[in-house]
Amino acid sequence: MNHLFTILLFIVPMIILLLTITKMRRSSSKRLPLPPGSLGLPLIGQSFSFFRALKSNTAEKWLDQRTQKYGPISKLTLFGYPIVFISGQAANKFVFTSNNSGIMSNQQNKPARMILGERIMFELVDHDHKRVRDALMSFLKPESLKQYVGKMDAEVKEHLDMFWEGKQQVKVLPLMRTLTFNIICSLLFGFERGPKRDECIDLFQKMVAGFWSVPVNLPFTRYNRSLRATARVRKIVKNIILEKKMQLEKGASSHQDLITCLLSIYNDDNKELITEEEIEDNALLVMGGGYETTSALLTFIIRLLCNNPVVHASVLQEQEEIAKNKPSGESLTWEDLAKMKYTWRVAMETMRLFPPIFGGFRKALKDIEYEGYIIPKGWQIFWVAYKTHMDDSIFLEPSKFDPNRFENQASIPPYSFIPFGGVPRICPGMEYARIETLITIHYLVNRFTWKLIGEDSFSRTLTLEPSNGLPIQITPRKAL
Ligand code: HEM
Repeated sequence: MNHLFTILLFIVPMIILLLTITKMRRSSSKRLPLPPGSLGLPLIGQSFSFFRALKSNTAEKWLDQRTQKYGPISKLTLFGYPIVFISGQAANKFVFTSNNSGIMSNQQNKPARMILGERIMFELVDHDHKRVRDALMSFLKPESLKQYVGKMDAEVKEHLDMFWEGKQQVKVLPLMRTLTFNIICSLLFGFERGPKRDECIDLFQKMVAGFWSVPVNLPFTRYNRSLRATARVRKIVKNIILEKKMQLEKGASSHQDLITCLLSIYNDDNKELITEEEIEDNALLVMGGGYETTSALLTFIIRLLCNNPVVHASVLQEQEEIAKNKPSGESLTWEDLAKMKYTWRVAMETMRLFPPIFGGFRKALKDIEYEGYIIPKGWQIFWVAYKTHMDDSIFLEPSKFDPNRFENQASIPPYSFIPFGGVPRICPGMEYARIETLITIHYLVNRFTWKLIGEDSFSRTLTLEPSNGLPIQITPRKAL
């Protein structure tokens, strides 16, 4: 009895103390204000004005004006959601690492979710996210991608023979989109050239156009067109999965492409690690993720090489040296790619100045306290890449195109160079994008010289779009 009395004497006051502290914490977070700024009209808010800024390539200026007016954290409404805009190195770290602590999710807007499905990696959290990501990485990790360098090399050479050779003028962006789409089809889906693949590119472009559309499903809306195209793309992907499954059952290798690789991964209980529905949704995500981003990067490298003859000369020197030491017609190898250090610095500097993805959104899963403000549960958090990319305390003379600043990458503080996002959701296609970019630039600079013709402006939609697709005049150098 005495014993019980002693326990109660200690435990009851402890419980009361803990409850009081929790209540104080809750009420103090309730007292925290919302970030400054106006939410504008319900649902619409500042969407039109921001969209106009993206289209006219003044989104950075638009956001800088907000920061000058309200400070480094402010609230607004974009695309139907209340949003908190935060930026800077600490904000990037907060956004990227919060995914792991269960306070933010990567949930996409309604159109993207309806098009890509509920089982894409963006939507998944914790264990499920890791499971699907690990499965995808088993194909996208460098040790695995190594064996596909020859296949990518063949696609690039075939593309240049078909669409560049014998031409005097080309439009870069549409061609780079065709190239990146064909490489995705071949490497990731084992979907070889032919009329079925050509039909797919048109459907796919309609599907992607719906990602940032207004979700009004009426005939002739962009969203409706996208949903209809998605249904047909899904049918094609389903058939590919079925075909690959049958091939595997007949003993085919599991190293043919991403789909066969995903179908062949089993967990410790000998069950498939990732379901067929998950493969289907994530195949669409990878198609979307790997298409506009890499084609925008390649287009902007071509544009910047035009405007910077000294950098172009250094890239050419590096690539000529590699070509010189190879028998004519032989494919590039993994070892050749390792020698393309300067060319990759050019790509990184291009992404610093022109990140293919402007930024992204996270969703608050609970009320979040940040820098003295409250970000309410359900609101979106908006991060952007340009803010640290153009910070002169991190990158000296930030407007200058200077690939050499990436010579010593260790000097760049973490969470400040973020074209691929940040850990743990950092882009899993990084290495794939690196290989594709290096191979393409190798053949382009060795086979052609080019100069810009027409207007040199661009706008932003989902990624970057030079006006009129970036028309250039090309002259052949020599056949490799
Ligand atoms: C220059 C090319 C590319 C750029 C700039 C880029 C950029 C990005 C960015 C900014 C994110 C969001 C990261 C975050 O929210 O923290 C992302 C995610 C993702 N990217 Fe890429 N990407 C590129 C190429 C690719 C390629 C080639 C693929 C596939 C082969 C790919 C597949 C994905 C996937 C699946 C995700 C979702 C990751 C997750 O939620 O865990 N990307 N990418």
